[in-house]
Amino acid sequence: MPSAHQRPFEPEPEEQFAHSRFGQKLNYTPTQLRWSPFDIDESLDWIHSMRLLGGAGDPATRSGVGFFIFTAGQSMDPKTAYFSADGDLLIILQQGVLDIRTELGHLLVRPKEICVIPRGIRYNVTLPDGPVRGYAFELFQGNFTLPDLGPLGSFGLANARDFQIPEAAFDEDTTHEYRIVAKFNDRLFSSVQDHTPFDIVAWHGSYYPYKYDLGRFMTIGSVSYDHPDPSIFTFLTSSEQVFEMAIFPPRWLAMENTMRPPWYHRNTMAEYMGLIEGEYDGRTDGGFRAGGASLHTVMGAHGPDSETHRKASVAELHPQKVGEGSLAFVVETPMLLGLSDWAMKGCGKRQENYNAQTWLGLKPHYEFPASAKRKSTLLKDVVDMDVNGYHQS
Ligand SMILES: O=C(O)Cc1cc(O)ccc1O
Ligand SMILES: [Fe+2]
Repeated sequence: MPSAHQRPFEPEPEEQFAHSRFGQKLNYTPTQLRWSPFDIDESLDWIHSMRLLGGAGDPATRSGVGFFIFTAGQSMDPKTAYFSADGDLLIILQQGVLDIRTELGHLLVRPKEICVIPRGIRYNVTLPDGPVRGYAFELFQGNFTLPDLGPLGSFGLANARDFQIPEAAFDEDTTHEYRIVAKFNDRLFSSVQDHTPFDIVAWHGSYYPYKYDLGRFMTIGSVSYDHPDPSIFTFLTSSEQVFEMAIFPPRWLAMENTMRPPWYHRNTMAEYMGLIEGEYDGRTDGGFRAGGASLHTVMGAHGPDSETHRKASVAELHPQKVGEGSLAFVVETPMLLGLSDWAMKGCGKRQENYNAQTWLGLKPHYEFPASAKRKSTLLKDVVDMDVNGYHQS
């Protein structure tokens, strides 16, 4: 049956999704922020568990992106299907398993897999393995795409061949009554129809949901010296430069004369990080935990916590595998992210002392020799280059 065979949509009671409303007044701060793992609410299903953490833009004008956290404990009613007209949804699963039945077929999303549901595709989510938690990003503008590989050539990073798409699957009994819930301009609506939406017997084209196992990522790195920008780890980007995501999988670091953790930096992009499992090698103070998050906003200064920096400064440099048993990601957007009241307060997970605990322990690292006059470069500890361009300390 065509989807058009349905009754008019009616607004859902507002209180059911007020927490996920993008239209609420958002909060802006240049301060570095971090959240402890978000609590799982076992009473909620997929639709109602989406909490808005923050975002930029507006679905009505198709600009920007919404950042969400989901923590659900209930399968959706089997006679309900959900879709969002607001954007494409990228789901980064952190805990549990999602059995997603889409109009175009089934996707079973397991730990360390991610999934994208395009705008408008109807789906139902069941939880075969208990409660789930994760990060979701709704792109109001453009679509998620693979990055151009530039000098890498024809393959590397996330390879197109490793993305999986569903096969058509359909209900044989088509006469059930179904409730269709729509997210439309930041509000929920529902409609009733007397036939299943899962009645597609075959499909073709290029507009489909897909999933990807992050374990298949081919990680690239420096094999000489220096710490490259993590854009070399880009997993997905977006067609209109609103969103980019990189992952930090287990990898070898073998660069010479190079401190291993990230440099201290400020970024023209906001950096939002999440942790799927283990410990992120760039922040080992114990406060960045699986199921939590951090935000270093546009021009927000950050880098390793003081203890990670201290240890790395005296560590012997030899080829070293980092991130074993760990998977972190960073999402970058050039937009100024506004944060929901839930993110700032309601979730109860914001670490109020993040900044102090992480960086106020840093000490000046170089001593200015009394003999060195201000006019000259530091004579001690200076990094110089010889004629062949190799770094020497
Ligand atoms: O801030 C972060 O931890 C992410 C990050 C990692 C890295 O190796 C270099 C830059 C960067 O922003
Ligand atoms: Fe960073």
